[in-house]
Amino acid sequence: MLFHVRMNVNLPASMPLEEAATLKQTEKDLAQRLQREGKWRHLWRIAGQYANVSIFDVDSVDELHTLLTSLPLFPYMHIDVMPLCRHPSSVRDGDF
Ligand SMILES: O=C(O)C[C@H]1C=CC(=O)O1
Repeated sequence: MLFHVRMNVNLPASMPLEEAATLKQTEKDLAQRLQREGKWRHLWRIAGQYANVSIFDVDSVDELHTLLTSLPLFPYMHIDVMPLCRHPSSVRDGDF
């Protein structure tokens, strides 16, 4: 199942820089592991924003929820999820 996910990150200004740096590194390590595993298929920065657009390929809504809520930055993100299905006019075979 494919999901379009938008994540807007909003770290509190009061967060110590070192704590923020550790959180970002832990997030990066997990994000890269999930990409290598094929779960996090696309990760794009939205230009000019501390936000991303991602495509997740997971087995269920529950798996997506578990994955998103396990992200170290989850407490500081606003997340919007859109489930995707195949467009009848698409020329792709579903593997993108
Ligand atoms: O930077 C972000 O967009 C938030 C988050 C998503 C991947 C990652 O490494 O951090």
